[in-house]
Amino acid sequence: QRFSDFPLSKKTLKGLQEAQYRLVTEIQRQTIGLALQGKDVLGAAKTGSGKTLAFIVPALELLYRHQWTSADGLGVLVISPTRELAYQTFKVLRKVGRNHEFSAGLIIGGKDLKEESERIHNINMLICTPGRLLQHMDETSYFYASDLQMLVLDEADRILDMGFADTMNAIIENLPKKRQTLLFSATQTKSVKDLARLSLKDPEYVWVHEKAKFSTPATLDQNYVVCELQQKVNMLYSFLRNHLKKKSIVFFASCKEVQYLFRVFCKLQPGLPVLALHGKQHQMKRMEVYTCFVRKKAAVLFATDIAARGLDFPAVNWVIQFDCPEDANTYIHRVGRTARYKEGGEALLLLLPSEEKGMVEQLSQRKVPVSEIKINPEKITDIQKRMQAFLAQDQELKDKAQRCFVSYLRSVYLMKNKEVFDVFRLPLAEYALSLGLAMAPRVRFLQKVRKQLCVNEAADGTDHLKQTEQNKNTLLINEEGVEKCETNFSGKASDNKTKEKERRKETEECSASSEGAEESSASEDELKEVSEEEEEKEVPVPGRVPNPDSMQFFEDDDDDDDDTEDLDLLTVKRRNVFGVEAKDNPAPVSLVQQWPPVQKSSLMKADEENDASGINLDKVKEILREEDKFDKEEYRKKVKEKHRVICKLLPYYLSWTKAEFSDLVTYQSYGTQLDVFEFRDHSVSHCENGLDFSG
Ligand SMILES: Nc1ncnc2c1ncn2[C@@H]1O[C@H](COP(=O)(O)OP(=O)(O)OP(=O)(O)O)[C@@H](O)[C@H]1O
Repeated sequence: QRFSDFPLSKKTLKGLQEAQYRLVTEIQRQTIGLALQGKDVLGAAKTGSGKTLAFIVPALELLYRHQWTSADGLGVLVISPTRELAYQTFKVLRKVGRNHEFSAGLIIGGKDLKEESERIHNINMLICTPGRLLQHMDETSYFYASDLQMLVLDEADRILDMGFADTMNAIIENLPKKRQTLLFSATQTKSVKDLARLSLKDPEYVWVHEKAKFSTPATLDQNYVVCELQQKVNMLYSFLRNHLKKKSIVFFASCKEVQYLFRVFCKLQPGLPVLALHGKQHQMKRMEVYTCFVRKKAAVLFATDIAARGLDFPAVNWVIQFDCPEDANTYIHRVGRTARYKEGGEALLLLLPSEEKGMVEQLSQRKVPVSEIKINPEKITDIQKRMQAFLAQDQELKDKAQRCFVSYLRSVYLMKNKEVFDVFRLPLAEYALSLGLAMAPRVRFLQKVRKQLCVNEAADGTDHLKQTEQNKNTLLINEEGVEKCETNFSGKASDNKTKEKERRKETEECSASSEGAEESSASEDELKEVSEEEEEKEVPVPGRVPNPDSMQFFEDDDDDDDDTEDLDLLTVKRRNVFGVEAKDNPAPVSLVQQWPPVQKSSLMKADEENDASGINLDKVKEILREEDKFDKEEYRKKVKEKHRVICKLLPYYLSWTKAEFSDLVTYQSYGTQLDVFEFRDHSVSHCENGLDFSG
């Protein structure tokens, strides 16, 4: 079925055609018709199946049919869990809706609330993150949603996982009852159903892959390897050395692991570009990394779960889960970054022996077809000595390694599922060595927990105690910053709420990734991270280099490992994961270039800025600068006009309160900071907040 088979307006069809969208995907086929009839829809479909267009098309049509104008205010509200996803959705909306006259805005925090408030009343289609939206509902007097026609909850499962359930309830209470609601999710959880009960009326359930044998794309090849904790870094290095022409994302449990291993891998020079994406980076840096990775044909991105959901990176060949995901849903979202829209992809999960049983069971219950593969340990390159040498010369890197160590343990400790995650079964001394540390840092929270266990679980906690005893001699060096983890560990999930909070903090997905309100009051830690970011400039890695085409990342790798000479060295029993290039893909480059097959050729010719595969920051900046110039002039005129009025009203000033007067001053100063841009070429206006392109 084609988009043109639906009764769509010419303007929408033209936008779709211009963006090279012609044939509908299954979720689009099943939901667009229902949504056009005005029904509430709960849509669930696998990752990468095209859910974004499934709500953008009906949203545009709804306003078109109501002959909505800018004077009618907010007509469509789309709530996305993260800034990145909101921005990505906004890009698709701009592309497909370019022939309509509605205004569209992106409200994702990171800037002054008041600046946003001044623009919000002009917007017809608003894409936002939940916390910031609620803040506007509470504090912005111009924010009216009383005529809202459609509410879209995108990635509802992720919104709820990030702890926004209460925020969502409060938002929904503030919205008119008479509206259409579309809710999309890649996974069906109980909390998504609860949210659906609250926000949808007699919904049509569209669960595209409900009867499917598997809950992940058929084109995704999924395997897992059981390996000891101390072998994981070696394993990753060996993997990368054998996939120099591939694009991979490696998921880690915590931000500090990403930071350390990113640094150390840059030094190790595996032979392909290494990038890092995590929530402690500034928004602008995150956008740069995103764009850089999108443009690369071969690269590896080290990431936390910030990159796990919704983000549409093109042509990713491999998803490696370096650390075991929290649960099967997280697994599904992570692997969903590859094998998108009919493309193929490979996923490799590294599991510790203690994690294997519980995780594999969970995956099979969720209909995830994952098979074990064995890797010959003798064929793995040992990089421990090289890492030790780096750390011996670089105190800062050593500090990072120590933080990485503690951070990983804390992430394991804070995981809910104690059958899979057991911090006491980890070989701490060996793990420390594998990171290049001479000995394991002292981990205070583990010491406290151990003490607590001695007191509380003398009777039934013998297993844990034994394990703890084994690890006792490895808890040596002091490590700050972990005392916050309280000691009420019981070996079960009794204190889930506190741990959940801690865990969220640890993976820094929630606050750092979404909500500007929290970002504006940056903690000391965050500030430190930022300064660390600055220092990273010195490392010859892609982070801050604006033109990816001019970048060469370790292409001249001449380290003495000769493991690229024979890609078949790393032979596995069932199949050859590490030698896949030599065997499976005689022309790996063309595989990368195929994506997306229909769009590629014409997009090459088209305006690069409209490329579905990424954001051309340079071009965006240029456009924004030009438009900013124009808007500033317009605004200055307005300010002049305002002055004229003020002069007339001067006599009344004397009776003003101090607050009113300071409001006036602030208002005038906005003349130089205006951030609303009219996209005059296609009549869609853009209220850009949070992504500071001017820098
Ligand atoms: N009808 C279509 N024709 C061609 N390409 C499409 C079509 N629909 C979607 N795509 C492409 O498929 C990719 C995945 O789409 P989208 O991001 O909407 O998936 P999703 O279901 O939201 O995934 P996730 O659950 O991971 O967020 C995008 O690159 C998009 O451009």
